[in-house]
Amino acid sequence: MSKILLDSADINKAKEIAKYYSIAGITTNPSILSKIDKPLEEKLAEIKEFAYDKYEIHVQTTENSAQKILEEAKTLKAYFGETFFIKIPVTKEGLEAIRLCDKEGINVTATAVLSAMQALAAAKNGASYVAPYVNRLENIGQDAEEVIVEIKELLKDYKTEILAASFKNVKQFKNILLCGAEAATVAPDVLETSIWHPYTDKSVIDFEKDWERKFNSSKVVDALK
Ligand SMILES: O=C(CO)[C@@H](O)[C@H](O)[C@H](O)[C@H](O)COP(=O)(O)O
Repeated sequence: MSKILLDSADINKAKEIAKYYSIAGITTNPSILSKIDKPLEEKLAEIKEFAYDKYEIHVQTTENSAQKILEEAKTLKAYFGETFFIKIPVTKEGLEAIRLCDKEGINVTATAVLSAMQALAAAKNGASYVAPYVNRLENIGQDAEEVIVEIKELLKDYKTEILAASFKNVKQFKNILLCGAEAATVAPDVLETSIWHPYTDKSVIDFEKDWERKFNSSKVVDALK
């Protein structure tokens, strides 16, 4: 079963989408949070109010050293609760932090993953998810689908799942899920586009026209009254 998350801090949009699409959570990163139009504490409270105990909440560390990442992760987990995941980039310090956080029972998403070997290192240290960056891989001429298949193979004996990230279009989104990623996080516009089809819209309009021509404004249940 594919888990789909929203890669966004736009909580109004998330609420709107969650009404019709079964999302598993939300992910943010420092670049996403740098674009918010309100104080950070308000945004964090908004995320918490929306997602607490209901959706996964993935927030990236803003620290660089393993000990500081662990302290930050503890504080964020105390705030966001059990569905919180600390996102930690796969660097040497990050890998050490992943191990420390896992030992403390803090869920980790190893992020900024650009190779299968990085994913393996994160899995060995206890990451719950690894987040390969699909579009960024393609931007530098790499085959993102191949990387996902490699990660899948290397991680087959680990509890770690693939949470693919960095999508710019629906083709990437669909193909990465077909390659076996257990989860994907996408921006609202990519998610919305993924369920849109012009011929569906045209079909609905045609049905309405045919009905109206024959039955005017009456509804199908009116025939049962
Ligand atoms: O890493 C995760 C989830 O773990 C995402 O939030 C991730 O940071 C973002 O998808 C990417 O940074 C966005 O990449 P891009 O669209 O800027 O290429």
